[in-house]
Amino acid sequence: MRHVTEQQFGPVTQWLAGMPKAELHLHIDGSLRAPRLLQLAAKHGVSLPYSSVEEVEAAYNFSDLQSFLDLYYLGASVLRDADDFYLLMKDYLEVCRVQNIVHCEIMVEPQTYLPQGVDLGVVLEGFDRAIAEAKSGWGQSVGLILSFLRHLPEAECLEMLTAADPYRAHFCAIGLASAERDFPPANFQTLYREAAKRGYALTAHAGEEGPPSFIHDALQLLSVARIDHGVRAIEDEYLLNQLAADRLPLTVCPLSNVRLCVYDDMSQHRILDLLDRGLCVTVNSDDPAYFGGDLLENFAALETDLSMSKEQALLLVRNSFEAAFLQNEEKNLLEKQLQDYLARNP
Ligand SMILES: Nc1ncnc2[nH]cnc12
Ligand SMILES: [Zn+2]
Repeated sequence: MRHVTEQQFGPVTQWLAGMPKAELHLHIDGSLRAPRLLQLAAKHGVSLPYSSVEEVEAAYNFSDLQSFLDLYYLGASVLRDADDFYLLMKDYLEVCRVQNIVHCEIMVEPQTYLPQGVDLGVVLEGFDRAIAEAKSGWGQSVGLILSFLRHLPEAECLEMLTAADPYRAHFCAIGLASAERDFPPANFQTLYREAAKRGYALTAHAGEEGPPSFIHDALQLLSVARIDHGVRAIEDEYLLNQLAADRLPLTVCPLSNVRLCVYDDMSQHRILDLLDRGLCVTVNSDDPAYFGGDLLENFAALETDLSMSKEQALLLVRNSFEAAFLQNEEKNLLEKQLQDYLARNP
């Protein structure tokens, strides 16, 4: 697997490297890298079909979303105790520190751990420890998104929503992930109504593999304030105009879209067209351990393959501040950090 190093970055990405940024679409299980995966599998005696980092990474060759999800859930099955979740979160927050991702919103999927008998309290105990260290260590800002698995029945999602009630303060929002095509937003209307009653902000994956009508339905039936992916909006002119007029954010994940064959290659990606049409699109890494790059590598791909300009890059960063599930005062602080950086690095 190729990891772009800083020396290989073009001038726009080098400028972005030190810039304060936000990442809004990151599955914490998707940040579990091969060495940590193998370490935890050995610790818990979980047998996996690979025994070296090279073998793990050779398996990351996907034909669609489902072929990825099969490996993703297998990988997450090695996470068993609070120390594992601590290490998982610590590893990702270290990436935030190195890449100047000053604010991140992280999807946590507790239903993934239920087959292993792991309770949400154990998960959050580990995450809390890592987040507290990053906050006190370098002022990291973190939001957690309680993300549901749409291949499971809505009744099970509702049970998890209730089980999460004692931990309500840990989460800023709910989300909806996993296999999209056969599991439309319409199936989850009660879940979203119940989450809204509890005061969660609302987001959902839509229009990644699923049709533009799923984006429309996530907006109309689930009342989401943000769409994860949403790239297939490009197929529906009316929807595009609506998303632009409402500044309804899309958390786009370029490397993910290529690795999961939504696009044949990065030159086909339409993110900059969406940006130029006035949509509030943002750049994110989705599952960086599986898709060959963190946030900065996603920006680097846009520079290399789509000739992203400095102006476009800055707009993408500002969009992520606008789209964050933060109070206005917190967004103003992010903008202030950005202004300070731009004064030093015009
Ligand atoms: N790209 C993706 N789409 C849907 N569910 C996911 N879970 C982790 N990554 C995902
Ligand atoms: Zn995702």
